Amino acid sequence: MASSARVDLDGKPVRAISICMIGAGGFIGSHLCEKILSETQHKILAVDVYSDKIKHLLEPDGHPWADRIQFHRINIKHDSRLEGLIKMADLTINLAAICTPADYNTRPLDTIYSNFIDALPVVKYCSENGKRLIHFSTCEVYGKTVGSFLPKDSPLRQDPSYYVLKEDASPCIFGAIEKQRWSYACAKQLIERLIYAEGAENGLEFTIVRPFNWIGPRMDFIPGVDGPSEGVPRVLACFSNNLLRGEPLKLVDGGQSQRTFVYIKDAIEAILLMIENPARANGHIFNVGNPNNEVTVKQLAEIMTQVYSKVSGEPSLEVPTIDVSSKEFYGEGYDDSDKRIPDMTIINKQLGWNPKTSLWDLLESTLTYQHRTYAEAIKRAVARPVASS
Ligand SMILES: NC(=O)c1ccc[n+]([C@@H]2O[C@H](COP(=O)([O-])OP(=O)(O)OC[C@H]3O[C@@H](n4cnc5c(N)ncnc54)[C@H](O)[C@@H]3O)[C@@H](O)[C@H]2O)c1
Ligand SMILES: O=c1ccn([C@@H]2O[C@H](COP(=O)(O)OP(=O)(O)O[C@H]3OC[C@@H](O)[C@H](O)[C@H]3O)[C@@H](O)[C@H]2O)c(=O)[nH]1
Repeated sequence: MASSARVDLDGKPVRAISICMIGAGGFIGSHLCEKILSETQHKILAVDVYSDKIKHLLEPDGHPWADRIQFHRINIKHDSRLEGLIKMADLTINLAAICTPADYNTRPLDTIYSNFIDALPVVKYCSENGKRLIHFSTCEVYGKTVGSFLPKDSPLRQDPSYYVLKEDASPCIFGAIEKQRWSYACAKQLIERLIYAEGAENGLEFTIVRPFNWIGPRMDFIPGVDGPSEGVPRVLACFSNNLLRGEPLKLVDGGQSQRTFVYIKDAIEAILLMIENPARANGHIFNVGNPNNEVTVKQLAEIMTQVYSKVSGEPSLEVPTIDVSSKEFYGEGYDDSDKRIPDMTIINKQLGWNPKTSLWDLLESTLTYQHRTYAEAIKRAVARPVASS
């Protein structure tokens, strides 16, 4: 229930504000809108080119929050209405981006434009109009770990100072320019530097968020059902698609890269704390992830296979995974982050936030959702006779 008497971390009442949320129709945006509408009195000016993932929130009647969300179908690349919306709001949250690795090396120009050039006017309008900005960056700005350059058998690889990623200390380590995978990370790094500089030189009130593999319902799309058949979403949706279709999960270059996964609902709690505690969040860059949920991609595939069998009641394949080269899967110019463990000192100190959900539990609720949402549609698609040519 929406509470009218919310207090911040210092016990002061939280005033209801108006938020311009750009990219509100995406995976993170949809969860953030749900949380804000159901638990606070804040208003949302939701900006996106798509609204499918928030259409349940936009129905005119039947919701107590119907007058607190307005959807604006705007492409921020070229729409003069953007500045007006930012001026009307107290806070802007920018989530809009191309953010699927399959695009970074195959559409590097679109990736760089989306993550840097298209974000520039948002920063400028916030700075010029004295508006607060929460900007979504990425854990990919850290690139590869220092430890990955040590010999494979070096004992220093076990030393956390060689791999734990700290906002105010770790370097950003990317591959060569021909490894176009890094187009995204590099564009995100430059927009972070620009926002930081606007803060330092012009007094912009900003918070930068570096998400570490947030996953949950509504992430990306299932190819051939609610996205293009040939599309390659992020790993949760790729593996979900394989499981739903009863195909082996594809391990890129053997699935040896490591990731830490955090449940979307835990991560959204951190963003609400940032929204409602500006004095503690302004001027900071925050890692938002779950250092306790680290696995290799191969282990992720194994756990997802077990969990899916439990929630669907279907037996697992005898050979649940197959190896595929990155060149075959993503094409020329792919490269990878080896390991991503977020240091949690700053977010703990400023906002007292900690993730709660284990990897098994978050996969159980997410794969239950995937099965409920897609299993029938996939069965129908598979049963459909192929059109004769
Ligand atoms: N999900 C994660 O784990 C993760 C990790 C690191 C960083 N991020 C960052 O968080 C943000 C949101 O990610 P997400 O997972 O929700 O992705 P998403 O693709 O689901 O959401 C992005 C939304 O932005 C919209 N958008 C893109 N370009 C636009 C434009 N020109 N005009 C209007 N709308 C536009 C898209 O339509 C989409 O709805 C991105 O900036 C991403 O880089 C996410
Ligand atoms: O089917 C698949 C898909 C992916 N993978 C691997 O799984 C790992 C994770 O892949 P994801 O698609 O989730 O994307 P990554 O973790 O590499 O990057 C993501 O990180 C943070 C955000 O900024 C972006 O959402 C995205 O860039 C990679 O090592 C990838 O090669 C597979 O082995 N098989």
